[in-house]
Amino acid sequence: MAAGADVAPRPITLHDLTLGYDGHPAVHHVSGTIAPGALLAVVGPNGAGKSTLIKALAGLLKPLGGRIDGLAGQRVAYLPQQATLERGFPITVGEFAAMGLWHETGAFGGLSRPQRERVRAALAAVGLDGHARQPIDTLSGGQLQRTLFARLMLQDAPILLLDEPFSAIDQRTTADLLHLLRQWHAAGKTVLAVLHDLHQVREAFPDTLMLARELVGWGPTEAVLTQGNLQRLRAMPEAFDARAPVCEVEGGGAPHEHAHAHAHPHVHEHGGAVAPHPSPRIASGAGSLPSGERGQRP
Ligand SMILES: Nc1ncnc2c1ncn2[C@@H]1O[C@H](COP(=O)(O)OP(=O)(O)OP(=O)(O)O)[C@@H](O)[C@H]1O
Repeated sequence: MAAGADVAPRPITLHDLTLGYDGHPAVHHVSGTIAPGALLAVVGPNGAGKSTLIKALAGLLKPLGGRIDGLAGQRVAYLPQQATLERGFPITVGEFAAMGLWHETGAFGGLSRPQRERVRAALAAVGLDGHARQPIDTLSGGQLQRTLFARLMLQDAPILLLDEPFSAIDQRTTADLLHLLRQWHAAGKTVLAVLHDLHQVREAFPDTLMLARELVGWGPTEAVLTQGNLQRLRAMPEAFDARAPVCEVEGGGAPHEHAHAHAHPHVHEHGGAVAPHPSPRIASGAGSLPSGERGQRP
């Protein structure tokens, strides 16, 4: 992580937290503590409320009920889903990454020589050495995600929240960025990431929070990603959207585990090749969760 005020994270406690939109709850009665320095995966089917929870932790959504303790006075860096980003503005990779220093410079402040060096080092750390002057609208999805990670790194916050950081990103970029997440965790930061690839979760995340509009499990990953919990989710896809598609069961298990299957068109890059995601399905292997089509948003 870049040099800077590296403040240790403190615990964050959720007390009977209910979250939602326009008074309608989307996530019910979640309680528990995010330990300082946790590396926590947030998993669950589509529409389970994962993004909603992350947004509340980022301070972007006020609870409908209950409360979050421990956030006040802690800086949080939040990486939204890439799909929500506006990449049309004329800005270079270096300028975009440097936005991560706004907490030091203000939005209109120039960069000192040491700050310019930190931007350069952050770009090198994400594998974008030599790309500082490239306009962001010319970047591939993987390069854009690397730029976003550089910005996140420069924010140098003790708490990092990432919403689907590896969806539609090639395997090489995923491996590199996952390595960075582990480094941030090793440096003592609290890291939460919404993930769909349960294989990735088992490999890299010591703790998992499983959400299905309510808490299904929260604790050590091997104690949460159990057959029983996964079966529980499969048994209740209708909980997420009354219009959820009928799901067929695939025989033989899933070679590549995914925490949900999308009912809508979805791309996954593997080794650079972009392939459309198969149609709605529930694989029978222990690594898949039910599909629930995302409800329409007003
Ligand atoms: N801005 C919004 N306004 C109204 N409802 C919303 C909004 N954002 C999400 N919702 C609803 O809240 C519920 C939870 O959505 P959320 O995006 O948190 O789920 P998720 O688990 O992140 O899903 P996915 O895996 O598909 O991203 C869904 O029913 C969704 O339609």
